Amino acid sequence: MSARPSVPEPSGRAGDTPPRAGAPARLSPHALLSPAQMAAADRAAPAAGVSGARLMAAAGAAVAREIRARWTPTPVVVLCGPGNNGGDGFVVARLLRDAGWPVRVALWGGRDALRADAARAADAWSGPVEPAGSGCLAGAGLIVDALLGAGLSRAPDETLRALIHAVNEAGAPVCAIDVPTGLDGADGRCPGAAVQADLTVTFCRRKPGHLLLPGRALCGALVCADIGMPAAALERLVPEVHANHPDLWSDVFPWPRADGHKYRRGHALVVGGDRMLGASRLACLAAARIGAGLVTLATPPAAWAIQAGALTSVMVEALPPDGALDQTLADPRRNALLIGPGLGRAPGGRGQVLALLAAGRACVLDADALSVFADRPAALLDALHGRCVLTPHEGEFARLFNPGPDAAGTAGDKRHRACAAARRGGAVVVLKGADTVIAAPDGRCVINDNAPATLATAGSGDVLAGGIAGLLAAGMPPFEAACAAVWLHGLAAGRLGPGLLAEDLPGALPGALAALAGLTGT
Ligand SMILES: NC(=O)C1=CN([C@@H]2O[C@H](COP(=O)(O)OP(=O)(O)OC[C@H]3O[C@@H](n4cnc5c(N)ncnc54)[C@H](OP(=O)(O)O)[C@@H]3O)[C@@H](O)[C@H]2O)[C@@H](O)CC1
Ligand SMILES: [K+]
Repeated sequence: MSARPSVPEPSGRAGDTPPRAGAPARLSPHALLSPAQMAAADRAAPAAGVSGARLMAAAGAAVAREIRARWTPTPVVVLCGPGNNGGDGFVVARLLRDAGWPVRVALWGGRDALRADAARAADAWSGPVEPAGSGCLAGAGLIVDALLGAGLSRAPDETLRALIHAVNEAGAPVCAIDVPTGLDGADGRCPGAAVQADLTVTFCRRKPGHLLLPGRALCGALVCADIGMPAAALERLVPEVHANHPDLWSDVFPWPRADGHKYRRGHALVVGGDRMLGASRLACLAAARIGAGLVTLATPPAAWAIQAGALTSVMVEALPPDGALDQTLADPRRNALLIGPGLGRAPGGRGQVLALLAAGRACVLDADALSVFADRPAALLDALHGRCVLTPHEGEFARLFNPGPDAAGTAGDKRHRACAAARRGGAVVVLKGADTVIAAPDGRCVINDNAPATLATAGSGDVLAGGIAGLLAAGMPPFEAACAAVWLHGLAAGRLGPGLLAEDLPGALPGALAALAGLTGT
């Protein structure tokens, strides 16, 4: 077998071309469509001049092409289900056999259940069709999962679960068509059991379930193939969520201007605590590296000497013993505020958070700045305003948004929980994780997919919070600043590779910024 699939590569390219006069607007390549939206596009395609059969032929051809690009000929078992996903499987089987691969087809369900395009694709397969069961996988060098597509209508029943387990235990690589069977393309969840794929080939646009965990991990490498879906079939779709990409925010990225001045690039104020001093330093360095013109760390007097000795370009000032912030906030040029990294749970923390919020400036709340409100979330949520960004991980999120039966973020998948929380707080919510979701109170939502596993390390959240504060200081709007900082954070980590420590990240930001500049032609 040749090299295994490795790099996820959505087919969408950066930079949409503007539509010609009279032509339908082009849906962003970063739009994530729900299975229901994709099905609507499917239904609309014939009226726009592209038949379902043509789409199925293109889908099957794309899957066969991706398989042949990754594996050398090997005995293939194509598992086909009762719908159009199964129809795609029959097309793949025919194309691989025509290319000289040994191919067997196993059908889950009766031949009579196949309808329309899927039935015609099955008719075009002239080889034998076995019943799908664990026995049919013997000798497979590659399994093609064409059992179910993205619109999982219910949890797999016992027989399907047994088949899924057999696929996962067969020891052969798996190429899933559209989604690994059992994964819900809408939300990345798998109620029951799901195929673990090495490669997933989806069509037209990705779905949220391809990016959200556990779905992302089940897909293996992800390819989104262009199958010639007509733009007119997509024009009525309003995507609710996008994959994070500079196309979404590069137009407001605050690159330093030739006629610039450090105060024009903003002044980030980080309020630190007297424990975990490194956390606030990481945040300060990230804020400075990502674009703030000045950064000040306001610190309890006991920590001043240590912090001042450890920082050079970042200014360090001592707060009064009671932690009052009026003096440090007196300078209105301190236009972006951050509190949380290294704050600790000391009693004065709540008052400091509320004082920063009362200043009405752009403000990032992270870590303990959120947790100190665990017993009275409403006191925080009611004080938030539209220029706030909250950066909870799942634990901090649960403490704020899940404390009671009428809580904002209790139910649903990660995307819906983040969106509900952003609406409740009237602020941007960055719900962190390997599949970070960024949600705005106006309903915009982005899922990030460039974070390597190495980012799960102490201090990386402090760097992210500082990065967002730095971009806010430099003038970026809150939602875009959050998306950009999350993306740069992931890129910087990816460039560092294994062995990453959080203290490496601020130093890796210039390289990530240079890559961003190259990508956006800045
Ligand atoms: N979009 C595009 O651009 C293109 C899409 N194409 C392809 O079409 C695929 C979507 O096709 P599709 O709508 O027929 O869905 P698919 O999953 O094959 O079958 C549905 C059947 O499964 C059943 N079923 C569901 N859950 C079940 C469960 N848990 N356990 C048991 N059964 C379950 C469900 O049963 P029901 O709920 O109706 O009882 C129904 O009978 C898509 O994934 C892609 O591969 C390309 O061909 C062309 C371009
Ligand atoms: K599938």
